[in-house]
Parts: sequence; structure tokens; C-alpha cells
Amino acid sequence: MVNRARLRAGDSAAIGSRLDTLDARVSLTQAPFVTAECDHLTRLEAATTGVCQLREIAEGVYCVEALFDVSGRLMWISPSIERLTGWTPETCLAAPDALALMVHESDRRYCLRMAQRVAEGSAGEDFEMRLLREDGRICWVACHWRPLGKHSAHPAGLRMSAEDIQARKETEYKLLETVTELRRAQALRERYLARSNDERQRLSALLNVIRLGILFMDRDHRVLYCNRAMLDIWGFPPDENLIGMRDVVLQSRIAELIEQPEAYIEHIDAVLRTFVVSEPYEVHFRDGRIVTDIAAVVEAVQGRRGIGRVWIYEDVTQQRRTAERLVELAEHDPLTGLFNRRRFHEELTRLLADASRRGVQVGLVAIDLDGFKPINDEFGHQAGDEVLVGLAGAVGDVIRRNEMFCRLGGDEFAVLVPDTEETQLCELARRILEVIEALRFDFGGRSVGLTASLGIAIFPHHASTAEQLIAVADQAMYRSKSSGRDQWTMAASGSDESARMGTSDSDEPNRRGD
Ligand SMILES: Nc1nc2c(ncn2[C@@H]2O[C@H](COP(=O)(O)OP(=O)(O)OP(=O)(O)O)[C@@H](O)[C@H]2O)c(=O)[nH]1
Repeated sequence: MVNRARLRAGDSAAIGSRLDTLDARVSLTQAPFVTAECDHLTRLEAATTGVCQLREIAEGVYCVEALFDVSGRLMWISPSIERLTGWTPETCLAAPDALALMVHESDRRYCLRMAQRVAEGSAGEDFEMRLLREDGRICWVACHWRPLGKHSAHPAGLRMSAEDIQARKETEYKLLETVTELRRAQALRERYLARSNDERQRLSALLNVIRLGILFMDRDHRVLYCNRAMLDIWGFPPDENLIGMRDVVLQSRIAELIEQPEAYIEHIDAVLRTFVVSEPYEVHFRDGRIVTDIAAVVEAVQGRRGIGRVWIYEDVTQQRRTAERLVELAEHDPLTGLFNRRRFHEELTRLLADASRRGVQVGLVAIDLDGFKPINDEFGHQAGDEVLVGLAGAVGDVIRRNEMFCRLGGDEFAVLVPDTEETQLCELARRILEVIEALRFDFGGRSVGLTASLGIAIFPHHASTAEQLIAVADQAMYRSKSSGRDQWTMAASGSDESARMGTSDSDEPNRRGD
């Protein structure tokens, strides 16, 4: 019996009808009559069985296999097309143009070109293309065209094998995306790095041209950066590399340069215990320079902990000298170098306040030169200046350290004497008259001398305010002038009252110390 179970409906119609005929004949005729026919059918059955097996294999393959005739019509396609695209084999076979149905339009021309080459005798080659799924999505396949009946000169058709590579393509895409993303990130990093390097160069150039010394210390108290001015201020060679140096080493290097290094290190320790901007601290160098330092915590961009500290040093020596010079100019008479009227008033106010607090006396000796104008007139202004300078020096020599000798203007001078009493002031006046009388100047071969008239007033004995004290001393001085000059006069008790009234009878003229 023919094993029909091994044949399937839909196999070649010709073979099927031959088998049906054979079955009928075997049942109706004698065996010898049909022996030859049986042999033939046995071979046919074997061939059919082989075809069935091949078909089973073809239909069971995972890849898509398709056969096209020479005109490009789809003859057969494996059921796996449905798994891959959603299209059933029947739909594909029924389509007027199966390739148009299955292949994505972007790849269709290329697919046809590859098929055309094989049809013309070229060897097929692998290529990749997109199939169009029934749901509109795409599915990547690795494809290969081969000729059917490859031993004949003209192929009977073409066979297309397509392998699902969608998962691989997706992996490739993801990989490509990752690589692209990495490249973009790398390019961005390089751009940021280049920008940050430029920024650092600019900052470094800026920090190196400014006069302020700048030192960055990290959290571990090591030098992170310092500019040229910092090296210069602290006496390091310009090419010395301090990066990484610990603060204690740095301190030991600078200690010998400054006065009171222990106090400075104490200041640094105190600053390190705080997190605020430090008050300016003046560092006095042994070579006379004065440098201020200020420190501040460098905040981290993220997080609350500081990433170190910045120390800023400024050499203020010149500023201090200029300020001192300005004070000097503001408080001193440029010709004689004595304190001027402005400083005289400040000092008088201060002394009176101090004397009031301590219950002591302050003396004021007013001095006015006698006959100074004729020297100017006769020998010139320069000769007058010479007299003023000589007198300032000579009288300055008899002034004690705690006394203050001032030029109030023109030929007017004054001496402020703190914590004093009448006898001491009289003695001072006597000494002043003495040195002035002793002064000799040589102008044009002529020996010239001069005298002075002095008035003495005592706070709070003669006056209770600075203005009153000046007025009383002036009155006493004028009394000396009007009584013959070259003498001192002590203001009398209650003289402030008489000054206010315009009289000066109570003064004691001609009380010369000698
Ligand atoms: N050379 C010089 N003369 C000055 C300066 N300041 C003021 N004088 C002059 O000092 C003189 C002061 O005038 P007076 O006090 O009247 O001169 P005096 O001859 O001393 O008069 P008596 O006080 O009455 O003795 C004036 O001639 C001023 O021009 C100065 O800085 N240099």
C-alpha cells in the first residue's frame, strides 16, 4: 500500500492523481500484471516522500525562504514569513507584487537590483534590508539571492533567503547611540576642558599682574596656588614652586623675615578657627615693610564644606609712608618743622581734657618775636626765614620731651606744658628768653639778634577753656610787649574775667626770671 499518510494534500496534484490511480488498479488487478507499474510507483512514492520531507524542512526553517520565477512572481514562501512580518504566505502569494508588499520602499530598489544581478549570472551576496510588517513597523533582515537550477545556463527562478536580524540591528542601534552619546560627551568634555584651561590662563595672567599677593591653601593646609606678588612679598625666588608645601613649613620659612613671628602665627591659628573673612592684620617686616593679610574660606560649589582658604597680602609700606607724610604736612609747619596751629589746637584740647580728668594743670607760654619785621625789611624775607628756623632750633633745645613747641604763624610761637605749675613755667620762660637773646645771625657782615615777648597762662587757674587760655596768654604776652618787650608776664588770677571785659591790669609785667 502506498503510505498516503506521508503525502499531504496540496502536494503536487500530478503525483496525487497518479497515486489514486495506482491504488485503484492494485485493488482490481492481478499482481504480476502490475509488477512493473508497482516498481515505478515505489520509486515515485520514494521521490514524493523526499519532496514532502524537504517541504517539511523548508516550512519548519526559522529563516524566511521564498522562491520566485524568472518574471519575479512569488512561487512559494515559507510560513516563517508570518512570524517575521505578520503577512501570511497566502497573502504574499496572492499579492500582485510580493516584494512591494514585503520590502520597505526605501530598500526595494536595492533588493531588486541585487536580484537582477543574480538573475544575470553574478554570484549572490549578503545584504541587509528592511521588511515592512503588516502592523506598519519594520523588521531588519540579512538577505541573499540565489539562482534556482544553478547548473543550467539560465536559472529557472530565484531563491531568496532572509534571516531575522532585528534584535542585532536594535543592539547595533543602541550601541551606535551609546557611541554617539559618548562621543558627544567626550567632545563636550574636551570643549569644557579647553574653555577651563583658557579661563585658568586668563585668571593666572590676571593674578600675576596684580600687586596683591594671593595664596590658596587646600583643606589639608597645603599650598594649592600662589601668584608672583605673593612670592615677591614673602621673599621667595620668582621661580620657587610652593605647590604642595604645608603651612607649617611655609611659616617656618617666613618667620625670620618678620618682627614678632609668634604673634603672627597665633593670628593665623585664630583665623583658621573661624569661617568668616578675617580682619586685616598688619605684618611688620624686619626690613621696614608693612604687609596686611586677609583670609577667607573658599566655598565649595556644592556642599557646605569649604575647599580651602585664600590669603591675600598687600604691601602697604608706601601707603603708610604717604599717610604719615600727609599727617606730617597737615600737622607741621613746613619752614621750621614745628607743630602748626592745627596740631596745637588738637593737642591743647586733648591736654585740657586729660588735665581735667586727672586734676592737674596745663601751662601755655605764648611767644611773639620783637622787631622781626625790620629784619625782613632790611635783609630780605630769606633772612627772616633763617631767623625763624634758627630760633625754632634753639628754643626746641630747651623744650622738654613732654612739652610741645609750636609755630602758630608769622613770628608767633607757643609752648604747651602738661602737668605743670607756675614756678616751672616761669623757669621755662626765663630759659626761652635767654636762648633767644643769645641768638646771633650774620646778614651782610652785620651781626643781628632779636628778643621776644612772652605771656604765660595756666589751666584751670587762669582759664577754664582752650580759647580762654589762649586769649589770657595773649593778653599777658601783649602786656610784656607794651611794658618794654624782652620779658615774660604771668597772667594774674581772674584775668580771664578781665580779658572778657577788655582790661588786663592784673597781669604781672616785667617778671623776668633773671
Ligand atoms: N621771613 C618771614 N617773614 C614772615 C613769615 N611770616 C610772617 N612774616 C613776617 O613777620 C612779620 C610779623 O609782623 P610783626 O609781628 O608786626 O613784626 P614785629 O616787627 O615783630 O612787630 P612786633 O611784634 O610789634 O615787634 C611780618 O612782616 C610778616 O610779613 C615767614 O614765614 N617768613
